[in-house]
Amino acid sequence: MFNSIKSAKRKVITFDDDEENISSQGHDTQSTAAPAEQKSSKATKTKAQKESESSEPTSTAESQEEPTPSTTTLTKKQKRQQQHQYDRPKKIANKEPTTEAIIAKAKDLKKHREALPIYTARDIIIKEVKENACVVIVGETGSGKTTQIPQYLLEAGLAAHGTISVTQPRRVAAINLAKRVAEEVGTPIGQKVGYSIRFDDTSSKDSLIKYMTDGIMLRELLSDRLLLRYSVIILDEAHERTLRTDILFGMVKSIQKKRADMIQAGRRDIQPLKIVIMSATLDAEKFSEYFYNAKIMYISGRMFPVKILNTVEPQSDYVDSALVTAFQIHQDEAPGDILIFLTGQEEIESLEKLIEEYAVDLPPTVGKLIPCPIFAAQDSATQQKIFEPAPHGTRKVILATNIAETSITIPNIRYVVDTGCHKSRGYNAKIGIESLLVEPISKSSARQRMGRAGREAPGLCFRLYTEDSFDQLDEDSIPEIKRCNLESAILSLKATGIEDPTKFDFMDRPSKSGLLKSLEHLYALEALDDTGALTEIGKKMAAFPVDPPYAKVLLQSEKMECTKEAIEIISLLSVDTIFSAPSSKREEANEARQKFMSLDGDHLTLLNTLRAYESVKGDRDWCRENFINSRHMRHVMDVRKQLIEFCERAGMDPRKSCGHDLEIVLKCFLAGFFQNTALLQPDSTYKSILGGLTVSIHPSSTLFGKKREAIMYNELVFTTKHYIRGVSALESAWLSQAAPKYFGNRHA
Ligand SMILES: Nc1ncnc2c1ncn2[C@@H]1O[C@H](COP(=O)(O)OP(=O)(O)OP(=O)(O)O)[C@@H](O)[C@H]1O
Repeated sequence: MFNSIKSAKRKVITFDDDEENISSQGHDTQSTAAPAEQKSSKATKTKAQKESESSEPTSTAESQEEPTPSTTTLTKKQKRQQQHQYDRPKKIANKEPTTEAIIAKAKDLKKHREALPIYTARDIIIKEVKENACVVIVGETGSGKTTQIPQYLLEAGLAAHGTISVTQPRRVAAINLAKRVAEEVGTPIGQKVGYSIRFDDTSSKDSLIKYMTDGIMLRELLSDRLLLRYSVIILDEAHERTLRTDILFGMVKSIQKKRADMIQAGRRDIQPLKIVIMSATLDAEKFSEYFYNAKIMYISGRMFPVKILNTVEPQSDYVDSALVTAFQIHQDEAPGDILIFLTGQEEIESLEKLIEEYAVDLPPTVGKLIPCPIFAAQDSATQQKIFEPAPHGTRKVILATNIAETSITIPNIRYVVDTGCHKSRGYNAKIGIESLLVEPISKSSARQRMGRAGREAPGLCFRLYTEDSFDQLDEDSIPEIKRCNLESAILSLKATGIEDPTKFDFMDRPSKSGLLKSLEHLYALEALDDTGALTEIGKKMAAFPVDPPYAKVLLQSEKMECTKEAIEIISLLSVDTIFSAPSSKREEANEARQKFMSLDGDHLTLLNTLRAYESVKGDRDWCRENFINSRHMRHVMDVRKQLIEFCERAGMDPRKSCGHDLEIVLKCFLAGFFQNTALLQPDSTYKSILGGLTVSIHPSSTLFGKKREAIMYNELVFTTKHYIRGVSALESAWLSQAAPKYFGNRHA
């Protein structure tokens, strides 16, 4: 089948073409495939994965946006042409549409709106929301919940006393839903319909519908404890059960009660708050019970059917299988773009390179296949690229993590390739270690992924696992609150007046040990006092849009007079890596990096790189020559700008610099990261001070293979072993100075 594809990849994947396997109306009761075999996929890595975990010094994220020569046979010119062709539609898309064009588009979309399955339930939805304080709405993916319900409520006058807010777990969804709904409403984005995500707020005081991330809503709670600017809060994708959404459940529930009590007590200036919970899973009873036995409404049907195809055999290497399937689709199937779900940035970037490599050998009669990556570490502007149309005669293949799994409609996607895996974050509260493991997805995720193929036309979903495997998947994944670090959440709760987070009305209670561990760490960071009350430092920390240890570093930097450097390093750490290291050029990339290398480790190496980048004014050629990812650097500069503004608002001087005395910067970071420290052992390994774990410096670190008496790190993640990233050298004497409370009763 793949005559034109290199012989090593001449392989065909057989899918189970079961006609009955079409999911369209009502819920997906199919017995589709599941990755039981992919439980073992932790052990079966692709070549690219193995390479990235090899002990050679390499960056963890090998992203490269410029036409960096690689192992492919594409010439630089060909790559540039690809890049150019792909960039072209953006200019068109960026043109501001005229008012007439906006109105005409809204008229056009009206027909589409009325054809959505949810339209027949419009009146009853309005009636139920008007009559009830809380409503749970369950609808199949694509039925129209997220785009239509806010508009129905707006049309019914429910925005008369406040904005209708719709929370989303992901910023890419918040942006694109707002854009779409603004089009349907017929006003430019930022007027009637806006969005608000961290570092980007297009909403205005006139916005009647506002899409926002759940994190932004939590932040708004700090300044508006009763969320008085909102009349309706729609918590979307409730089934995802992210940590923030779970916290919001409890917060909005108590706010609704407080507002009702105030009204009862005669406060005529207060309006009631309506809560709508939207979920794509049938298991809505739990939400209903939690929200005082709220009414559940089921909306059946979706726009278009999606046919599910499972592999007949388990696949041992899903990246390889995804590659083959993408080319099978490209050669055999009708036009339409492809969306492949993978587990993370490295996997995405290695598949991107493979697709580019093999696409060169496609016969001239077959159009180009253009890979287009999307993952969380990208900045929003880069993420938006997946929504741009592919040039005529070509096919786009989007390589995504589960960031593209829910809520979004990517135009022209007809084919979904589901590897059945994702990276799942776990947290061991006892020792305070996070883990990031490739694991099988849940059935509910598999359905969401499939749903991306049937948004604009009938689609096909290729599951790279067997039907039996699907049957063995869990129905839903475990709520994040039960498996992640709770510090940020607890700080938010405390800052919004919840004095005892252990008594908070959680829908699913986190483990007691997890809660206590977080409280203990916040106390060590001086965010809480001996009685567990929020300190002044804690209040300030909660207002920063970064995790508590970073917020502590920023506050400490004021005392140590190195705020400029602290802001810069935190911005640099906000992307996965600023370095690019294509596998074919690893040696050259490492050599280039030596120029910026600080013997003290990664923090100061990053700072040196930023200084050099600024000295050439971010020149792209310089970035390419020095294997710096200029796209990520631009994002770093953007975050820096935002952090400067935050510091100014907090009354700090963001320009305060320690000059050449950079040791002070490391001491400053230690004030936030004293728990992330390890000491060199006689056998040359490092043992973490917290938990006594043997930890390994990640190959991407400048201190990889080096011995220092004590080290500090930003991240400790268990993948194949306990890896630490963002590592710098310390003197052990600094430890007790950095956190006397913490090290007082421990041996440092
Ligand atoms: N940005 C967009 N471009 C084109 N069509 C869109 C866009 N957003 C939504 N649609 C259309 O509207 C339909 C309903 O989308 P909506 O997001 O409201 O569904 P949903 O029920 O909330 O799905 P999900 O559970 O996946 O979020 C889609 O199937 C698609 O046809």
